[in-house]
Amino acid sequence: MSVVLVVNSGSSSFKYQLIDVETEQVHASGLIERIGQDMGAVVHSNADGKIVRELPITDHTHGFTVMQEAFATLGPSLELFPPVAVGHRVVHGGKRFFEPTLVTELVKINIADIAELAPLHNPAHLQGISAAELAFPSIPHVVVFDTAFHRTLPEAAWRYAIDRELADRHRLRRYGFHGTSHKFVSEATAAFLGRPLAELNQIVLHLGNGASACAIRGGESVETSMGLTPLEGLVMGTRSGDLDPAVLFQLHRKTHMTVPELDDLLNRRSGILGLSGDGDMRELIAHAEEGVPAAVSALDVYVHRLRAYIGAYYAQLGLVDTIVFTAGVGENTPLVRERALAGLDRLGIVLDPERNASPERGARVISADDSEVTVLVVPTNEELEIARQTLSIVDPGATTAGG
Ligand SMILES: Nc1ncnc2c1ncn2[C@@H]1O[C@H](COP(=O)(O)OP(=O)(O)O)[C@@H](O)[C@H]1O
Ligand SMILES: CC(=O)OP(=O)(O)O
Ligand SMILES: [Mg+2]
Repeated sequence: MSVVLVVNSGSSSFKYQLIDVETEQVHASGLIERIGQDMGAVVHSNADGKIVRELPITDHTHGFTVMQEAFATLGPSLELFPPVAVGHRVVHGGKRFFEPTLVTELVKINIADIAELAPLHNPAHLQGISAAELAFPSIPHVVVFDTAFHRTLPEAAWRYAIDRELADRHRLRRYGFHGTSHKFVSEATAAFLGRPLAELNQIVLHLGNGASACAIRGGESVETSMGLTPLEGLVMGTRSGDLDPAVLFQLHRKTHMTVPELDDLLNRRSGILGLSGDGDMRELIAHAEEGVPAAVSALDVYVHRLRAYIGAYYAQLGLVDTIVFTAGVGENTPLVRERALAGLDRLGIVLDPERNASPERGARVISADDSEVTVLVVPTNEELEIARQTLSIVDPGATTAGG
């Protein structure tokens, strides 16, 4: 059997998918949310339908019981499709974890040790892992890290230009995130084009709520826009991305905001939300099209930063074969893609307006036939990648459709 339960847990919610890695079929997927609040909710879907239920969910352990009940109610039965392992997304692996790893007590202690570098993500993952272990005590649990794919970053890319000794003592460096997505999408792009991954120089733009760019040479990450934490780089839904660190000193001097308040400001109340009130790209574009000045400006800032990164990564790679858009915004927003690449024909980048505007789903080329750089939209599938990597260590002999 090659069925894996994939879990992506946050502090008050978790998402799950039951995936057959061999056939790439998703047997069921769902979301448990508002854990610990007065009223929680479960949404569970399979090929036959969907259930939505509201009920108080006390903690993650209770959440897994609710999930198991949803499987029992709507199906499929976990007895008929028993997962051979649970694969957990973990955002930060620090310098310790570069491979999918079997969960042990020591591994959990190490993830907790790195938690200070990913306060939004790692503590929540640990809650999810412990609860899942109670719910599925007899199968292995595996952690797959967002940082792992960026193990190949050269020192020039990962090192911050600050006091070397201080930086090394406190593990202050750029780690990079969304690696599971950048790996999946760059491999899927090579497969789609029928070209060897080893020969391609790619720029992958993962534009979701969190957003990051990655320069990939021959399948290896050589530069990426997120840093010590998933805050650096592009403008995101609620995160600022790059800014002069002196903004923080000045805010502290002027408003006496504390470190937790500044953290909240930059991670949760900035980005397109902070600029316009719209954290969701669909709403931002609707308001920009109506001419709401803050929305127009927010979209300008978003696109301006994106273009700057594309230019920078073009220069880092020297020669670019593909530019690939992925995740919620990247896959669904022709306007952002068009504005990100407009007027770059001297760099060999020419979009085909009709291909770009097409609502088609699935991997597709959106550049013109005479564009030297092939521009594509390739849907990401982090859950499938986590399931593959999980199976690869619990059953190294298993075959998978994607490699
Ligand atoms: N059809 C769509 N058109 C425009 N934007 C979309 C569409 N679907 C999703 N998005 C945008 O994608 C973003 C969420 O991306 P997603 O990859 O789902 O996020 P997450 O990082 O939470 O996984 C939101 O800004 C949302 O507005
Ligand atoms: C690392 C990160 O930013 O993840 P997400 O996009 O899921 O928030
Ligand atoms: Mg995502």
